[in-house]
Amino acid sequence: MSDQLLQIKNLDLVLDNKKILDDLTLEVDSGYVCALIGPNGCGKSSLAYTLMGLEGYSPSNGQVLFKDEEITDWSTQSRAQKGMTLAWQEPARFEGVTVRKFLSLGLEGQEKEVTEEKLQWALNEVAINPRKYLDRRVDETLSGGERKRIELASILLMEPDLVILDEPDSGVDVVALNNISDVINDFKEQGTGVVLITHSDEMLDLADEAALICEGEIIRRGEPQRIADYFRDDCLPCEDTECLVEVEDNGTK
Ligand SMILES: Nc1ncnc2c1ncn2[C@@H]1O[C@H](COP(=O)(O)OP(=O)(O)OP(=O)(O)O)[C@@H](O)[C@H]1O
Repeated sequence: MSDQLLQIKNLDLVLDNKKILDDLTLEVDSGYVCALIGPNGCGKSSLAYTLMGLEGYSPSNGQVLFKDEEITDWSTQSRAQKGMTLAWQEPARFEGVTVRKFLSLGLEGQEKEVTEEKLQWALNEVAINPRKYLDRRVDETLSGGERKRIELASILLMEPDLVILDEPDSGVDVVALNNISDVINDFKEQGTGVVLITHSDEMLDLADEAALICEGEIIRRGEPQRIADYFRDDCLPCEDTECLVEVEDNGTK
């Protein structure tokens, strides 16, 4: 038995004959926030999709263990039932259902009671006024930022064991950004493990650890601001593969 909630072991992913994830190993504990940072196209979202078992994202090598069970070949639905959730960079629209129904849908099959009080609490956490929004429809009349925040409220209510947040701060305003920080702290308090994909320093401050990904490989892990400084000062502008070679030569990988 391991006390790690999520264990990713030597994961390789190939898409269109291109190696997207390369021998990637990472662990995430309950109530722990692990930030994934790195340049555009380095493989962060692909890792999220692979962890969730989305179609087309089957690793060619390696293992994913969740709550001590190997789930590498499991369907997305089975992973979700076991307590793993992904909040998308571009959240899905459940066209037509009310926000109230949308929030309750995420709890179907769970024993948790959906009280009016809880629905209101979750919306308030993401700075959405329940009085104005609970009976609105989830459709194109909601802005991208509103949809994103409502989706986060829905995940908060689910109390998953692990949540993967793919750029939760993108497209939201400054006020909502503070609320998203609060939501991440709520997840921590619930004991939810968080994989946080981000480009933002504010979000990074909430993380217990950061992993820097380059070309599908984790090249550094450690204290978030230290890893962010390394990324900013030593990686950018990227000198292509030379930096990787240097890191490996120094034995500091
Ligand atoms: N289905 C696919 N087929 C082929 N290549 C893909 C596919 N999906 C993603 N890629 C490529 O995989 C690489 C990693 O993409 P990914 O979206 O995971 O990067 P990212 O780190 O999340 O980037 P960003 O910071 O821009 O969101 C990119 O080079 C992308 O073009």
